[in-house]
Amino acid sequence: MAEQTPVVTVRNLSKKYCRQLRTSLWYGLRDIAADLWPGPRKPATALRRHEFWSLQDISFELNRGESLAIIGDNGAGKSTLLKLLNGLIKPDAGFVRMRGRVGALIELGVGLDPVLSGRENIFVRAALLGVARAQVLPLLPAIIEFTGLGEAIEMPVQFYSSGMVSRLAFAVAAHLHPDVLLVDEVLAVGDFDFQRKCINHMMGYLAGGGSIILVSHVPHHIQAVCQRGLVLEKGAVAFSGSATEALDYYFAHQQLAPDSASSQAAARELTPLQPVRIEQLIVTSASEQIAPGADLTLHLTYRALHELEGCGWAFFIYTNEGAVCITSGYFPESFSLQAGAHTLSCCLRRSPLTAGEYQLRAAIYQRDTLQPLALLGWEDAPVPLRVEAAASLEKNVQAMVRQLISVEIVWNQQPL
Ligand SMILES: Nc1ncnc2c1ncn2[C@@H]1O[C@H](COP(=O)(O)OP(=O)(O)OP(=O)(O)O)[C@@H](O)[C@H]1O
Repeated sequence: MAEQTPVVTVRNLSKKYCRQLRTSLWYGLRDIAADLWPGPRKPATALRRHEFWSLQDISFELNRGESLAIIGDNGAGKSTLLKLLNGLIKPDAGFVRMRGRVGALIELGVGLDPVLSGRENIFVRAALLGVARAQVLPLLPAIIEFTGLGEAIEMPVQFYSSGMVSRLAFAVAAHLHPDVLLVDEVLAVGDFDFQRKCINHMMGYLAGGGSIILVSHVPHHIQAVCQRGLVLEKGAVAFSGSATEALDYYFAHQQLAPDSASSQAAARELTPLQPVRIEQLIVTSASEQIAPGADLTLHLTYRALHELEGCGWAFFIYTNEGAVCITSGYFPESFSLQAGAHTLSCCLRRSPLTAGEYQLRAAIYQRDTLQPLALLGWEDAPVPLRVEAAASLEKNVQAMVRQLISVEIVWNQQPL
């Protein structure tokens, strides 16, 4: 079988920046002069005073139909990488080769004319992607429909919120069918409904042979869209593997800054956009040590800003190696989350878990869309669960046999 030609090839890509504006302007002038009068000069890979590597020695390839997540802390170099891929900035070393048309959703406001309406700016954005007005005209109704902006499409974009700009930009890029789509945190400013629409669209686009490079801090967006993940640390590749492995690597290596307590507290404030959070998940059994075959009760405590109808919740039990052992969800029509703090519980009668170490994750979802409203164990550490070996071999064997039959689960909700 013939080998696929990658749509994106990145080799030893490096980009340096200067911390001081005046020095950087001076270096710029010297570089222009050196280009005009060639002679001995420092190699581009050497750092001058006040310079640092924003991105260093990055190599990867992406084939048609593949999707890659770029994961990393603030300042790790993710946006720099996307700008290099899109040709907005030039590398200091290495190269990027892109095949086909590139659709980029980065620096969304850039290139929009603030006094023109959303409708007129559709043509502006399409032009930035290299698509002529005549080609856009037949797609206009579908693009406007996808934005969901209604009458606001006739309003000047200077009055748009960041979410509205993101809707406009995504709708245009989505309908022009680029070969590679570069997406930088666009979904973070859209509401849940629009995020779901974008995720669905990206999944369809991948299935149709498109390729995506997605920068996101949202684990379930990454897991929904991306097959592969690249973790950047201080401009260098720290990990490359499947998207799930990359997320696990990233969260396992994330260091909380000493002053992060206040920012965590702020992040934990409930807002209309994030009206519920999972406070804790604990597992109990009749005895202190959890034995194979014991009845287990999972207690999930949540806090909600107001009553939330149309929800459900689910738990996931994995081995430490990441294999799913038990997962189940509770999504009855009548179920709703109550305002304030409450505990949901779920009893696993005669648990089929054999002796060993496990990890628990939980999620509260919107029932119809399965859009996660709150997660525990993805962005933060999963809850560890240890099942001790039973005293007798016979009980261990009984537990192993039970793994083959379905486990009985009883669900419940109580106020705290
Ligand atoms: N034009 C510039 N001049 C100087 N430094 C820059 C410039 N652009 C980016 N940097 C620096 O390069 C580093 C990487 O920035 P980049 O924006 O790529 O990070 P990021 O991973 O996208 O971060 P975030 O998650 O906050 O968006 C940072 O230290 C940033 O300050």
